Amino acid sequence: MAASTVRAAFIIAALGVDRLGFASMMEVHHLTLCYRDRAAVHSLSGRFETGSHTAIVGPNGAGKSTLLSALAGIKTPDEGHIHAHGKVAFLAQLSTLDKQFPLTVRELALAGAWSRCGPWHGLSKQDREQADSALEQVGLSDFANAPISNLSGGQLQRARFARLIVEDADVLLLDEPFANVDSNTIDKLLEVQHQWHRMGKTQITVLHDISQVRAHYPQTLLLAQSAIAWGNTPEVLTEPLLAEANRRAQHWRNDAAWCEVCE
Ligand SMILES: Nc1ncnc2c1ncn2[C@@H]1O[C@H](COP(=O)(O)OP(=O)(O)OP(=O)(O)O)[C@@H](O)[C@H]1O
Repeated sequence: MAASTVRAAFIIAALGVDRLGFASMMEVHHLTLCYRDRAAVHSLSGRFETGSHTAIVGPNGAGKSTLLSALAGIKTPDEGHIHAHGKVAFLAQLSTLDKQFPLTVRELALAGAWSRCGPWHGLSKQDREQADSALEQVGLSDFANAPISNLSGGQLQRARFARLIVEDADVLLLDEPFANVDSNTIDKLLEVQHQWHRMGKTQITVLHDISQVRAHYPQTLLLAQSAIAWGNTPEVLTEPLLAEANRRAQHWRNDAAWCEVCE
């Protein structure tokens, strides 16, 4: 083997392939996720390619949040499996955060560095500079020393995005990041997502606003317990496929199917 090939292999091993951007993707195989004897997600297979920017859409109860929590490693598959390559960061729905937690806005942004250094190690000057730059990027520099309890819902979401910027993961999972957020904040956070896209990060975002998805997300998974369609957004978000997702939702609302795997 040529010396240059050995050297390249050594660098790849030392840095990890994910850092080089070869494999920060997520793949699911026959994934079934249950609550008691009902499947929220049933036999889903597919792949979120490295650097893809995918929206997950579907009617209420389609299994979108359940899928995201399984991709984040919070919910265990009842059947099938998930292959995740690269460091994964998860932004849960805003309503899950306790605003009374005694943290300043800067400390919340700095929490993104804990995944690198662990909670018991000191934060470096570089971490602090990164947190300040992330707060500037989301337009929150003036609030850096304020307690998070002083923030509005939209400002808090900006601070949580600053945490994600500092975390610098390869795969980002975002559950309804724009719910109850005004249009200025949505524009700012979409800008951050576009920048992550240019950086080659893999993003998977649960959304409800179909026009937003058409405008900003190149790939879409249309979910209604299983995949109705998964691919390029214009081919997925067609009237017949959206109608099919709604038809399935009507069916499980009227007659939720018992699932053999979940039993
Ligand atoms: N903790 C839970 N216990 C029992 N059933 C649950 C639980 N969480 C979700 N479910 C059920 O699983 C199904 C999928 O829920 P999920 O929250 O994943 O859907 P969703 O597509 O994110 O919905 P929405 O658009 O309303 O947020 C629903 O039928 C829901 O009632």
